[in-house]
Amino acid sequence: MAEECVPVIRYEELPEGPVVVLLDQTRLPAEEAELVCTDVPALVDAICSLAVRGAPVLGIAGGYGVALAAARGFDVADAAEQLAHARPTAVNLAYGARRVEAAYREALGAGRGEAHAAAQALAEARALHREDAEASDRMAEHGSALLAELVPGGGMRVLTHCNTGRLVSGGSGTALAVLKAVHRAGELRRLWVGETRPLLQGARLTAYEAAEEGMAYSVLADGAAGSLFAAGEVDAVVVGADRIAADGSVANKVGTYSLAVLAGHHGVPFVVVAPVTTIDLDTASGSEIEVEQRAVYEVTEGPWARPLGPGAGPGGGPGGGPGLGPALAPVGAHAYNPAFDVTPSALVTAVVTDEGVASPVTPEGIAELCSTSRMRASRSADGMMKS
Ligand SMILES: CSC[C@@H](O)[C@@H](O)C(=O)COP(=O)(O)O
Repeated sequence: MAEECVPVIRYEELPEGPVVVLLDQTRLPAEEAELVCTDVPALVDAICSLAVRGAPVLGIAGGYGVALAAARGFDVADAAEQLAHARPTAVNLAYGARRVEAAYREALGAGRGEAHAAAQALAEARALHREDAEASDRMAEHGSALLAELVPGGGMRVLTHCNTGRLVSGGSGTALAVLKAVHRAGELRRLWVGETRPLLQGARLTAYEAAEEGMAYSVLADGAAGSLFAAGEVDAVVVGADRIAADGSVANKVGTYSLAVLAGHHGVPFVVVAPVTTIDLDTASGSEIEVEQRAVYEVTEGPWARPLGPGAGPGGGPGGGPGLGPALAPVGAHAYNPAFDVTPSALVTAVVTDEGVASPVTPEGIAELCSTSRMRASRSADGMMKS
């Protein structure tokens, strides 16, 4: 099914020069429009406005962005820096940018010139893209096997949050890839899709992917989750992650922590699915994870709003005006708009990755997931994870 879809991201070498082409996720589900980025500032804008979003594909975007800078003769170190810092929470973004920058620098150091180094940078970005697609398949395999154990008898009703499918990945995704596998095995009775205020990645994007897959799904307002648990309608919660700290704390889309508390209270398994590239062993604990604070107008005007002028960007002033969206709150209303929250490992039943499963979620289990040869190889470049 995904084969017929507009690709989420691609690098193209056009006669007029290379470009990074994105499926513009701000316009979904209404239309499948593409956004063509010819330079790094355009790609950084696309990342900040969430035209491309979700941890794994942000890593791919970071990698292609550095390759684009190299191919167009821009300052590669500056490009990697801009991309790595475009958004702070999803560790994959810095990982992708730094990994491709390291490949470029290594090739340049070998003395075969700029063109060769640019070609090596692109090859590394393409490898990252391919590896991410393969990781989706392995997560789907590990995660669906785990769910079959956690929810015996099949016919499961699973609640998810935000969007974690093909739109966040080089392949079929993370948490939603697992749920697509469960669906294809005929074991998914209902997918509960949290709308995910304020930008509605659940209602706009997960529902769009669930419809593509022919899954039985229902969108619910975030505030309705509690009564859904109370009614006994949730057999498992399966979500993604933007960064997993060494202690197993999970940063994910805001609202995830509330779902974990509800799951714990109701004795429902709470499963996190992410590639090992989302684990950040350099971040010791959840309290060290930087949580992105976004513009007030996203809450006061909603996802239809567009940034316009000073104060409209992340951390901007009172809303009800700058984004040109319908008023959801009085003009001048203040808002609290963290993009993510952090769930402690004690509330997480299992972390599923492409390298296996950690359950219970302990620092040792998390370290073990990262100890494979693939991880050692992909993280060998100096200083790649830290900018
Ligand atoms: C697969 S990334 C983890 C997701 O659950 C979610 O937090 C996410 O998509 C990231 O949020 P976004 O702000 O849309 O980039």
